[in-house]
Amino acid sequence: MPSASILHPDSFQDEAREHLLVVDMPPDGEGDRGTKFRVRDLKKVSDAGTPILNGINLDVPKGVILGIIGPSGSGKSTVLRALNRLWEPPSGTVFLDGRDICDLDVLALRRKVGMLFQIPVLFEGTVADNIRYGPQLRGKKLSDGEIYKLLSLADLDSSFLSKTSGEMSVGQAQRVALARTLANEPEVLLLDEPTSALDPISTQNIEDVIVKLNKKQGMTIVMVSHSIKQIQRIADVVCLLVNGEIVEVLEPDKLSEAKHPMALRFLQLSG
Ligand SMILES: Nc1ncnc2c1ncn2[C@@H]1O[C@H](COP(=O)(O)OP(=O)(O)OP(=O)(O)O)[C@@H](O)[C@H]1O
Repeated sequence: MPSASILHPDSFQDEAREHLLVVDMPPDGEGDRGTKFRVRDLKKVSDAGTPILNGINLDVPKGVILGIIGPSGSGKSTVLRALNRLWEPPSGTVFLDGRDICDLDVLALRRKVGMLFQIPVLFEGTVADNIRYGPQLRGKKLSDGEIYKLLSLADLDSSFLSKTSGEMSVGQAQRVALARTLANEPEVLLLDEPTSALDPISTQNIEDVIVKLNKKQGMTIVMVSHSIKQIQRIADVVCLLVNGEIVEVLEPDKLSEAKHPMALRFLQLSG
């Protein structure tokens, strides 16, 4: 059976514990899928000297949906943003497919590792302009057919092509932002609470798209969410972050087995 591991912080120093922290993934029939991201000893301290990340060690297996949950201010977005160099750690390393991401061209990295934020930000112009933008930067002109396909991947129909951002709801704009990210043919999607500003129907649309990209294209997805129910609906593995540390790594249906007191309190209050 294929297995994949997500490392607990201490296991970097104490390899002997590693076997305790292996999370068996559902069989996919393709053997060991390998590791997409390897994060080692990631630390961050605020200007005032307060620890923000306290030595994050994490392996993200290829082709999984990893959920990151935890109390506000625990460092979830900071971890996510380190994965495509929206900030660069003074201490620690992030490897993508075995390569230190600081050795990669930053634009090439961000094409491979697309990111979606809580509030969609669209460029001026039409939906088509937005979707064409990324490929154009690398000299590729998308055909109308390719744009339709991207729109349909993001669950939008062709009537959106000529719309501008002012003409769309937040949910529709988020799907356009997703189509624009997909135009870069990313291997990984980083999602920072992508549905927190959306109504339940738009949320479900986005969730469906995320699951489809993962199941049909094998895309690796790392998603921060405040909604435990959402994480349970779509993630394969869940990391619980408290005060800049990963305190639990669990399968979604085993979250109630969390032992860390703060994690337990967070889970209980989140219902
Ligand atoms: N640019 C920054 N300068 C200083 N402190 C920062 C900066 N960005 C974030 N922080 C601090 O780092 C900590 C972690 O922030 P982060 O946004 O990663 O948390 P989070 O878990 O994503 O929170 P939330 O769930 O509220 O979005 C917080 O205490 C925050 O105040």
